[in-house]
Amino acid sequence: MPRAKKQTGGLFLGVSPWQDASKAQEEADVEPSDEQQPGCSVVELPLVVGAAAAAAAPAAGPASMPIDSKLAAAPAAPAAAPSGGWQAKKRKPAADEAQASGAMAAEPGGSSCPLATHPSAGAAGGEQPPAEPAPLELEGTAYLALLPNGSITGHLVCPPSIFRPGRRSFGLMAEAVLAGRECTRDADWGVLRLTLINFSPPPAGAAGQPAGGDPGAAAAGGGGGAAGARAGAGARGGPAEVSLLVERTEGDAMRLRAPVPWQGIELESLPELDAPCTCASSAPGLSLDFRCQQLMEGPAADALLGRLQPSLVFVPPATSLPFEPTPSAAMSLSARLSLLCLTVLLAGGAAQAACPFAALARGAGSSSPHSRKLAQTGFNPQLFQPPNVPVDPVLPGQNTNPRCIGGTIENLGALGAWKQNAVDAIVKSIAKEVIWYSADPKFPGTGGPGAPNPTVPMGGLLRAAFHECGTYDRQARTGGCNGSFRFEFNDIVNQDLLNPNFFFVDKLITRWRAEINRRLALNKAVPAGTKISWADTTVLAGASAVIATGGPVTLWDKLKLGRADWATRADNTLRLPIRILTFNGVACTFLNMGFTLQDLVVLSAGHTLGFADGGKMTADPSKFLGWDYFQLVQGRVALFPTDNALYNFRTRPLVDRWASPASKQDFFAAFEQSYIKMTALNVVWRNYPQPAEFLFFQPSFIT
Ligand code: HEM
Repeated sequence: MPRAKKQTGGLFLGVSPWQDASKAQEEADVEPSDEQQPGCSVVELPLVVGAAAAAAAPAAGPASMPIDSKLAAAPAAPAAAPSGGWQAKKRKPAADEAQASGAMAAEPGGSSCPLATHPSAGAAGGEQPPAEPAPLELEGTAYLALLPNGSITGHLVCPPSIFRPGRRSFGLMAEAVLAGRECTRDADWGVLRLTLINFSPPPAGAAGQPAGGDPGAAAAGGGGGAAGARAGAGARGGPAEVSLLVERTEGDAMRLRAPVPWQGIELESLPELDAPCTCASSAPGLSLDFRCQQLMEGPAADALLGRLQPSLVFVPPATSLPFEPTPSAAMSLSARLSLLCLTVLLAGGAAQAACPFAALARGAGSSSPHSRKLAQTGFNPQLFQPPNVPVDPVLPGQNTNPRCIGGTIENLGALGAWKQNAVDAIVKSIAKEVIWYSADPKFPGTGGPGAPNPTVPMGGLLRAAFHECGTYDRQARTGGCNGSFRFEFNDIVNQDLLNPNFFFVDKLITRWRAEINRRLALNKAVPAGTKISWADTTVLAGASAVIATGGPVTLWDKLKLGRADWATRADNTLRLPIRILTFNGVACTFLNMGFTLQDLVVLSAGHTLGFADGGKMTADPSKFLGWDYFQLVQGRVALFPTDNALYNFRTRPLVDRWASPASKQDFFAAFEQSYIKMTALNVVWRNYPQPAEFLFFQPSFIT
C-alpha cells in the first residue's frame, strides 16, 4: 500500500477530471489495492486480450480502414472468437497475456479501433479470410456511485494497478434515461446514456514508450504507445470519449450492454447518441460487467464518496418538487457507493473504422459537453433530476412509462393532516344529491350500449376515476388525482371508440360539478367562492357508481375531499394500462403507480361493472358484485388479457379468495381501501399551502 501511494497518486489524479488533485493521497488511502482486496483478483491482472486477438487472417483493409497493427503483431490464437451475441468473459493464461501485451505495445502501424480488436489484423498475410473480431477484455477496479435517480458516476482503472505506471483509466458517467424494475425477477432495469472517457495517461515520451515502461498501457489505454501518440489529441493529454445508450440489468451486479435490446421501448422517445456505435453492422458493441465486491451505503458510503467525488455528497435537496406536500417525498440524497471489480468486454466488428471505440482507444481529442462538464468536477444538478420527466403537455406517442419501480404509495401522509370540516360536510351532502342520486340505477340511466338507458354510464364513471388518478408515476412524481382528466379526454387511452358511453362521462362530470357549485354559491353556510374541485367531483362520481350499483356504501363517507386541480393538463395518460399487457406489464404499471399487487387485483375488479367493445364485462354489468368478475378470471374468460393474467401464481390466491358471493364483504373492504388509495395518488390537498398559480382552486377554500 505505501508503495502504491508513492508511485501513483498524483499521476492518476492528474488525468481524471473526477479527481481533485488535492485528494490524491486520500484516494490512495481508500483505494483497494491488490493487497487490500484479495478477493478482487482482477486488480492484479494485466490486460487480457481475447482469445482470438491474434487470429490467422489479416483484415486486408483499405487505406481508409487501416489495420490495427498492434493486433497485427499479436500472437496467433487457436480460434476465432464466437461471432454475434454477447461473449462471455474469457481469460487468457498469464503467459499469453504478457505476450499479447508486449506485442501490442510494439505495434508498427495505424490504429483504427484498438479496443475493438480485430483478430485478423494482418498477422498472417492476406490470403486467409478475415476472422471474426475478438473481444478485448479489460479487468480492473471500478469505483461507482449509484445515484438515487438511477444514474451512475465513477471511474474504472485497469491493471497492472492504479498506483503503478501504465495503468489505464476510464471515466464512466451514465445518466438514466429510463428506469424500471422487472417485477417478476425483482431486479432493476434501465436504459442509461453511458459516456466512457479515456483518461489513460499519455506516453512518457513522444516516441511511444508507455509510461513507466508498462507495455499493457500502450495496448489498452490507447493513450500509450506509438499508436496513441499518433492517433489523436487524447494521446497528447485530452480525454477521448464515446457516448452511447446501454441497457442496465442485474442490479448491483450490474451489466451494461449496448446496443440495447429494446424490448418494446420506443426508440423515438429516447435521445440520440452523440456517437452511435456503428462498430459493425451486426457486431455487438459493448458489454460492461460489474461484480460487486463491496457495497457501501449510508454514512460509510457518503464518507468514502466524499473523498473520491466530494461534489456528489451533501447536496441540498432538489428544488424541483414544488408539488410534493409530504416530507416522505423528498428524495434520499444519500448516494450509494460501490466498490466493484470490473470486467470490460469490448467487441468490434469488421467496419471498425466507424467504431467510436476506436476514438476512445486512440485517445482522439474530444471536447464534448460531457468532457467539459466532468472537467469542471463540480456537482452536476442534472444528475439528480428524475430521469425523463414527462413534459407538460405530454407529446402524443411519448411513452415514458418506466414500467415498474415497485413499492407502495408515498403520498398518503397528506391524508393524515386532513381536517374534516363543516364545509366539506356540506359539499358532500350536496354532491350526494347531485351525483349519487343521479347515478342511482333506480333513476333513468344505467349505462352502456344495450343497457336500458345509456345516459348515466356507471362503468364509465368508475373508469373515469381510475383514469383521473392512475396516471401517477412514482418515480417522476407526476400525474395522479389532479383534476387534469378534463384536459386529457381526447388522449388515446380515453378515446374508447367502441364505447360511446365513455364520452358521456366528461359531460356528466362537468354538469354535476356546475350544479354542485351553483348550490354551494346559494348556501349561506359556505364561504363565498367555495367550489368543488374537478378531481373531487370525479372521484365522488366513481364512488357513486360503485355505491349505486350495490358496492360498499361506506366508501362515500370514507372519501376525503380537498383535492386541488391543475389548471393545465399534467399527466402522461400513456401510463395507464392497456388491455394486452402481460401480468408483468400490468403489475409493473400498477406498482409504478404506487399500488401493491393486492391493489391491482382489487381495482381490476372494477371490471365487474360496465361494458367494453359493445359487450358486457360480466353477466350483469350493472351490479357491483366483484365475485362474478373473479369467477370469470378463474376460468380465464374475463374480457381482457390483463384480467385473465391475474390468475397467475402470484395473485391467484386473491382471485380465489374473492370468487364467491360469500366473500363479498371481504372484497368490499379491500376495494374501499384500494379506491381510497387510488384517489389519493399524488394529491395536493388544499389544506397545504400551495403555490396559487398551480391551483385551480379558489384560495378562499383553503382551510
Ligand atoms: C388492470 C388494468 C386495466 C386495463 C388494461 C383496463 C382496460 C379497460 C378497457 C380496455 C376498457 C374498455 C374500454 C372500451 O370500452 O373500449 C375498460 C373498461 C372499464 N374499466 Fe378498465 N382497465 C383496467 C383497470 C381498471 C380499473 C383499475 C378500474 C377501476 C377501478 C377499471 C374500470 C373499468 C370500467 C368500470 C370499465 C367499463 C367502462 C364502461 O362501462 O363504459 N378498469 N377497461
